[in-house]
Amino acid sequence: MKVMDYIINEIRARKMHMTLIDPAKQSPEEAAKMAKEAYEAGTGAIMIGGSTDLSREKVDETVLKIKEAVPIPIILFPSGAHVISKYADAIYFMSLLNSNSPEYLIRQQMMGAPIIKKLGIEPISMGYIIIEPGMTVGKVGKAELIRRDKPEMAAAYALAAQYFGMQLVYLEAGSGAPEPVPPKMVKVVKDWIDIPLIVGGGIRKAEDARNIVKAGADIIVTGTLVEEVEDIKAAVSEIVKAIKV
Ligand SMILES: CC(C)=CCC/C(C)=C/CC/C(C)=C/CC/C(C)=C/COP(=O)(O)OP(=O)(O)O
Ligand SMILES: O=P(O)(O)OC[C@@H](O)CO
Ligand SMILES: [Mg+2]
Repeated sequence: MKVMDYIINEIRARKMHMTLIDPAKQSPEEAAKMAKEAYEAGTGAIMIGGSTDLSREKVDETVLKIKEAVPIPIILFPSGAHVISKYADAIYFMSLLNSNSPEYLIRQQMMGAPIIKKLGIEPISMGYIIIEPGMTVGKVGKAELIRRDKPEMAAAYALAAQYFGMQLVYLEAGSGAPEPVPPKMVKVVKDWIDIPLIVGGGIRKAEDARNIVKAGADIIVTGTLVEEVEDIKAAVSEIVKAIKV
């Protein structure tokens, strides 16, 4: 089954949680252990990516180890065409819609497209929109950050993504953001679009996760959480339970 079909089936039944693992931050073995605990806690897919400091070799090794450890899809969340691993099940074929640089709007995608075709990875097109504070990825991606009090601006970008025929929209506050995307903004965006909505960045508390899915997010992503907590299974379980609304 295609990964996108799996995602659509999942979100038809329930809200979904995905775990982001940055291969730069630990060994492939440790990454696999983290993925396994998150899977056992109910995460629905593993996303692989980091905004800086990544090599294809490290991504390959990490994907391979995670693949041995969990049966759920492994989806690349690429910072550029240089990290495309042939071992992944799918790749978010994303454009950073509010970037000021053609590099992240279309150039990395132009360089990545032939690689993806050759390797036979499933591309899942996604409009990626970065909201304040944006953190590292906001800077690296040269994003003109969406103000937290301008939900209509985020919604307009999201609708543009839908009209481009993109399959998903991702609202990103930035990895490790002190506050996640405001639920009010999630609601306005969801009201404007018909395609599935992913929200990530700064989600640590079960309550925040619940408020974001209640506002209309179909999928929530946590990354930093699994890097920081001692008991990954307990922490992810709490989030997964909280989004059963
Ligand atoms: C589709 C292809 C081939 C490329 C897309 C290239 C684009 C648009 C990239 C967007 C900008 C960018 C640098 C995205 C990185 C996404 C990402 C993995 C962010 C967060 O990762 P973390 O590792 O948690 O970030 P930190 O390193 O900041 O913690
Ligand atoms: O690391 P956190 O803050 O959970 O963010 C996850 C993801 O949205 C980053 O791209
Ligand atoms: Mg991070």
